[in-house]
Amino acid sequence: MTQVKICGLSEPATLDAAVAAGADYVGFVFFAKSPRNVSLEQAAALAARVPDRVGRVGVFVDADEALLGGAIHAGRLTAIQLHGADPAQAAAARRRLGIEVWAALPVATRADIERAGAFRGAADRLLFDAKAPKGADLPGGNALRFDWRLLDGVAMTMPWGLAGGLDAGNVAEACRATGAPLVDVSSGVEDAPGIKSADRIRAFVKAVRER
Ligand SMILES: O=C(O)c1ccccc1N[C@@H]1O[C@H](COP(=O)(O)O)[C@@H](O)[C@H]1O
Repeated sequence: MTQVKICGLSEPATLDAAVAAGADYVGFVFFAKSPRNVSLEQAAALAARVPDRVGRVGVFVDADEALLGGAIHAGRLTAIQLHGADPAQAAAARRRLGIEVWAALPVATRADIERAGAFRGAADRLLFDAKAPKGADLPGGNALRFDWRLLDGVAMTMPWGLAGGLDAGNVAEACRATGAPLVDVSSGVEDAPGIKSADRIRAFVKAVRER
């Protein structure tokens, strides 16, 4: 079964909606520039509402060790999703923190996909996400998708997931086209940047489950 991660949750009501809809993972963003950023206090309050069967993923951009450690504790995180990390940084974080590491791999060309092999043994999961345009404030969470055909014929040698510009209207096609074992969404279940919609979350999970 395709796993679903609903990312960028910052309010109890939409977090509860994601859990009730059957999300496998919920994500909390720890990046001050993001409209989805949560404080450690918010993360702790949100995480307390999440049953153990649902994974809790913290999203970080070039984060320092103090933030990572504080967030793992406050958010009862089961994994950290690193944006901007190279394989050596991912491996070092994994070793030091003893937590599952997801490495976000920004994709625009086939050459980007070919970087995937370097993360084998360094991260626990790769997340293929659309490369942000030059000068963008955020490396992810931009509602942009990449050309899924770039994944055609790629032999995946480690767990992976698909992110970037997914929504209830395109996720079934994305699953069919790529065979992704996990899909990850943030903007596509929002009414506006940072404002999650319980209806859109339910529609997204339903679209994945009923495809
Ligand atoms: O969502 C954010 O604000 C964010 C900030 C910094 C790094 C990553 C971020 N989001 C992640 O980007 C992908 C794709 O998001 P979208 O569905 O295209 O909006 C996803 O993994 C988010 O968790």
